[in-house]
Amino acid sequence: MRIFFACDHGASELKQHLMAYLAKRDRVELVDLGCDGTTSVDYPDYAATLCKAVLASAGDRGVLLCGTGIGISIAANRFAGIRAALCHDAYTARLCREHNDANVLVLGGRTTGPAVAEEMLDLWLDTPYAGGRHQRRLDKIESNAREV
Ligand SMILES: O=C(CO)[C@H](O)[C@H](O)[C@H](O)COP(=O)(O)O
Repeated sequence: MRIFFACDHGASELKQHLMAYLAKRDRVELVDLGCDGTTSVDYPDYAATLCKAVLASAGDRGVLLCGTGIGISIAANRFAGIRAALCHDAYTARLCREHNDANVLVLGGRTTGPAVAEEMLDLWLDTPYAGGRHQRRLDKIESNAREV
């Protein structure tokens, strides 16, 4: 599986931390789509680049970060087929996989510390989607998105 990473200037330090943390994991290829450093950029640009990359190949996933995670998750969820989940703790990171099949994890560089972010990343990678009743709801989300 490829895991794409992208962020704005509010979270490049946390993005680098998490990419270094995941480097020891087997069977994942990490791809950094920027940005680097603290020069101000616009998070919708990074959301768009990452979402297009995730949608281009089945099974690939993405991690998006901005200061709060809010703006970049709003931007990502405008792309049909993207299920981006802004998570703050282990519970939401586990449930966004089990119930929502989230293919993009969103974190806030100014709201989330590195240890909690590592725990959430592991849960998001290791928790399978439960399917069943949840698939009916995901199908409705996709059909709503394609209607507008
Ligand atoms: O948190 C964010 C959006 O929800 C982004 O990180 C923005 O950068 C945030 O709005 C802060 O912007 P600023 O230009 O660094 O003040």
